[in-house]
Amino acid sequence: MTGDAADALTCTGLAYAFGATNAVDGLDLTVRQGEVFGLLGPNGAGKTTAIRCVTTLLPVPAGMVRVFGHDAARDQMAVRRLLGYVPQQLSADAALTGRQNVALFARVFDVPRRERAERVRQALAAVGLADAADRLAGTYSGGMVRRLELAQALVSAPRLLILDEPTIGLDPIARTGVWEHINAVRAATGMTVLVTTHYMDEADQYCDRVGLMHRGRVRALGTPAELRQGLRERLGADALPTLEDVFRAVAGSGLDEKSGEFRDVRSTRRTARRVG
Ligand SMILES: Nc1ncnc2c1ncn2[C@@H]1O[C@H](COP(=O)(O)OP(=O)(O)OP(=O)(O)O)[C@@H](O)[C@H]1O
Repeated sequence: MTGDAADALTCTGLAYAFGATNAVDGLDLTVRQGEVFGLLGPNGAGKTTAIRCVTTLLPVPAGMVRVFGHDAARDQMAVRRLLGYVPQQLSADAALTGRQNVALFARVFDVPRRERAERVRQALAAVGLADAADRLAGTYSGGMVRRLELAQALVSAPRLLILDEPTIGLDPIARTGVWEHINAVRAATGMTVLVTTHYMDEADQYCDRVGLMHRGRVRALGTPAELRQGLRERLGADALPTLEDVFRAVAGSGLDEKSGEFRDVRSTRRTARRVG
């Protein structure tokens, strides 16, 4: 094992292309142990592709990815054992109860048989689904489905939890609920959380540090306050820039209308469709 195992994740010069499209184009990124890190960017910035390389669902054709020091290209199984992953696509089965859904993940992730029932119970309780555990997931609201998926990822006690757009398509109250549970779990376990989002306001409120990703690369990195302050110093003391202003300043004219839409209407789809 090489690399800095003190960091949860290090990407160095990561690149991934779909044909002529350089989806990830020299990504440098470090996520420290125990932090909630937000990878921000508009549609098409390359967030999901980068996450898929980190989770070993895609290969690492160029550059380096290390998870707690393990090389994702060479030691896939070690990396997978350390990760919990909630993809954008629905992973809950509408025809099973919440408890059955989480139990399925406990089996797949080899949670010892004797511990399974208790670990499933704990995971459901951690996301506020104890009372709804024995209802069919098909009867859950969008926010409950998202929290169920969080429980599925938590049952294997990952050291790095990766969430791809965890609040997309949810109403503001459900979004707050998801974030509160993410933070409660982080506080209780000390696990590291990497989250992608294009809701800049959420990242500002809930992430310790953020990386602003545009056209395959992180263009600015820091705490939300540092990034806002940096732009404020450029604009003048009277300015009160938001994280979205910072992003626009960083992306500049490269942020065209097609790729610059932060709020993705089409994405309201998935939660409703998957378990509807
Ligand atoms: N399977 C694929 N085949 C071809 N091109 C792809 C594929 N997946 C992604 N791309 C392209 O790669 C680029 C990065 O896409 P990616 O999904 O990683 O971005 P993103 O930041 O996650 O955006 P979104 O929030 O819309 O998912 C985009 O130009 C996209 O069209």
